[in-house]
Amino acid sequence: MTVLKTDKMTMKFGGITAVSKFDMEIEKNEIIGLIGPNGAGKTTCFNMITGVYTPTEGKIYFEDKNITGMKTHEITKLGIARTFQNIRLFKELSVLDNVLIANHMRLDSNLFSAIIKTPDYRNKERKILEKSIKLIKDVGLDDVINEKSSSLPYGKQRRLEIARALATDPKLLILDEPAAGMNPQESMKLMEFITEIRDRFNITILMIEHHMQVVMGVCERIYVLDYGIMIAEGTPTEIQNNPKVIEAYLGVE
Ligand SMILES: Nc1ncnc2c1ncn2[C@@H]1O[C@H](COP(=O)(O)OP(=O)(O)OP(=O)(O)O)[C@@H](O)[C@H]1O
Repeated sequence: MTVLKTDKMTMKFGGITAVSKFDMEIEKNEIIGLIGPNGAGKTTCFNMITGVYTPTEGKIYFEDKNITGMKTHEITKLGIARTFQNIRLFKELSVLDNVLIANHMRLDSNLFSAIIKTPDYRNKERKILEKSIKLIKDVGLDDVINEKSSSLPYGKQRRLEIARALATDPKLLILDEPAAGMNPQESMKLMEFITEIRDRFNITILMIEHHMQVVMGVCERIYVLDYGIMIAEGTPTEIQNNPKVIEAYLGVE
């Protein structure tokens, strides 16, 4: 089953074409990498898929539904969640509170029931607490559940960010440079972790990553962008041996 499909997805900023007629198709449960030199258009793709930008041309389909131009919160509700290149946590709050807040965004209640704390509201709150604790266990942060998020090592902060994204019950999880700032040991653990959450949550994963060992180690297929144009698509081995890819990377070094 196709989870995400882009059809000639294009984004122009004035005279700059950041992404040009990009066709991508992702099947359920795949782990897909999106790579390319700096400024290649990767983040712009994520911003179009998650509704931050409306493509200037082309279409985006999520589970066969045309989501082109839909608002970010509508897209989240349909089942696409993302993390960001720069970690966005509530730094002063605990691990648990960070996940609780992400879960609360899904709490479907009105102001009246929240103020009065009706039995129905209390019941929903209890369920959210249970779900948050389970999620924290699932991402392996139960030993730091009450720690302030800013006190965690980088690798754990990334896990927490992923837990927050998972709180929205996504079908497609989009990760923007999950290995950024990690030491080699943390990167290795991250690779296992990404495969683990794909299996445990039965989701599909699309990630931007500059860390080649991570990309090649965890992704089943990879798309390569250069100056907004897709120059290659294939398995890690195919991509590593593709002359266009080698040239694009060597050309910027
Ligand atoms: N809001 C914007 N307004 C104008 N130009 C933009 C905007 N966002 C991105 N661009 C331009 O679009 C091009 C692609 O940028 P983008 O951030 O998508 O690349 P990237 O592949 O994610 O790069 P990096 O790996 O450095 O994060 C760049 O030339 C960038 O300057």
